[in-house]
This record gives sequence, C-alpha cells and structure tokens, in this order.
Amino acid sequence: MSDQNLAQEALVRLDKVGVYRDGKWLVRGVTFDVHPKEIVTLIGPNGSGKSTSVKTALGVLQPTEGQVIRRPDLQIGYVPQKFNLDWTLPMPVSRLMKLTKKQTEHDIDHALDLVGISHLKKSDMQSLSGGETQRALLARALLMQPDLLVLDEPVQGVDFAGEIALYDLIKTIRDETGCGILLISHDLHVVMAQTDTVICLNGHVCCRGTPKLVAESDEYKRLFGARAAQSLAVYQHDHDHTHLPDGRVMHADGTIHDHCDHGQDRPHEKEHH
Ligand SMILES: Nc1ncnc2c1ncn2[C@@H]1O[C@H](COP(=O)(O)OP(=O)(O)OP(=O)(O)O)[C@@H](O)[C@H]1O
Repeated sequence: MSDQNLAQEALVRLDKVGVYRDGKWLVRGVTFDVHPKEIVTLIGPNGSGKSTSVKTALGVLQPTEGQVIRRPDLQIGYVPQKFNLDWTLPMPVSRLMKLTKKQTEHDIDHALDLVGISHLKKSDMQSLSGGETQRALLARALLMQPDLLVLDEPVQGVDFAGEIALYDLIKTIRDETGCGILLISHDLHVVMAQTDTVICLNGHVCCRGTPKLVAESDEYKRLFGARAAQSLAVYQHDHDHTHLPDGRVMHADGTIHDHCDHGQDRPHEKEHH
C-alpha cells in the first residue's frame, strides 16, 4: 500500500518512529495508526515514551528516524496533561471556550451539553472539580470539531467513579462525532472497557492489541506487576528478543538488529535486515 493510501485511510500513522535526544533514544521502532472512530490508548510506565510518541503524532516533535503521516487537513483537538493557565485568575467556563478561537454561544452550549457540564457555563474554572475541569477542557477541544481527539491522561485528579464516567463520555464523543481518539493512560483497568486498541510502550512497542489481549500478555504483566496479576488467560505472543541499552535489539538466536517491529498483528514474523 502506498504512503498516500495509508494517509487517506488513517488519520495519523507512525511508521517505525524513533526519537533521539541528548545521546539516547527516547522511543524507537514505534508503529501505530489511528483511524476514524477508533480509540487507541498508549499505556506504559513513567518515562516509557507515551508523550514523546503523541508529540510526534501531533507534529510538535520531529522524529529522528521513521515517518509520521497525517491525513491532509487533519483537524486535531488536544487536551493536554497540564493546562498552563493560572486558575487563580477568574476564568468562567464560557470564557475558556473562546480563549483560542471565537465560538458562537450555540456551539459552546452544544459542546458543554455533550460533556455534561451545561450547568457550569458561568462557573469559575477554579471552582471546578478534577472531573469537571477535564470535561471543560474536553469541551474546548471539541469546539475545534476535530477529526482526531488527543487526550493526555484524561483522568488525572479524578476518582474511580469519575474515571469510568469520563471514559464512557470519551466513547460517547467518538460515537456521536465519528472522530478518532488517541489517549495516554498510565493504566489499563478503566481504559479497558472503552478502548479498541492498546499500545503498550516501554521505549518501544512491547505489545499491542485489544485491551484483553494486552492485559493478558507477559510484557504487560512484567511492566505492571501486581496490578496485572488478575489476568486470567495467557495471551500467546513472542518475546524472543532483548532490548540493549543502546536501543538495539538482540534476538533469541543471538543476532542484533537496529530495532524490533514487533506487532501483535504479525506475532510470528522475524525481522530480516
Ligand atoms: N527533550 C528531551 N530531551 C531528553 N530527554 C527527554 C526529552 N523529552 C523527554 N525525555 C525523556 O524521554 C523519556 C520519555 O519521556 P515521555 O515524556 O515521553 O514519557 P511518558 O511515558 O509520557 O512519561 P510519563 O508517564 O511520566 O508522563 C523520559 O525518560 C524523559 O525524561
């Protein structure tokens, strides 16, 4: 398939992306794509390259190797992990909605309604709970009418019930708008029910697939320890290689290659360089 066809199909596609900074590879061999109506979640421990991969997908960061293909004229709505605004200053929700782009009251009402905080339109951002703040930021991103919605850890500062509600909401937004969604999460447990594809990162793609398959994979269990221990069955996929400190990959037969492209979609395929 040509790059052009891929770009038309996927909203964004990372192909063997590597980012090298300050003498080390932050990520290497990262391949994934997000299609319309697909919810893709990147999980992995702190420093595993989730934000780096997302920034590369957004075009904020240039890859050192590999390529990123975005659909032409792709409209992106981004909900950052931290919103650099001094919440001690008065900022009604309605004003936040117009901060980067002028919006009609009708569109603002619709976005706030979609995220379930219409009643907070005149409230000050400072007075909002963690979950309400995330919903306000989500509404702001939705006003961009995105083809691709990118959310960096949307459930930070939100309790367990709030987490479930937020992921339900994210799924509703996908169903109603048809946008593709790229999420960053630390953890799988709540994400599981609502995500189509999970990409488990640890400087490289450890494993990928449906949430169930990832939760049952050895790599996920190794990365997430006790939290992953409840997994029932064993998801069979090859872990026949070791990642060396310099970013290269040693395979079970002792050969060393630049990186592994070790997708679950091709679990038994060996790399040939
Ligand atoms: N510009 C940079 N130069 C050098 N190192 C960097 C740079 N940006 C990120 N890093 C390092 O790259 C690694 C991956 O960082 P990244 O923010 O992508 O991880 P993450 O999975 O999103 O982590 P977290 O869960 O803590 O947010 C970290 O070790 C980080 O310190």
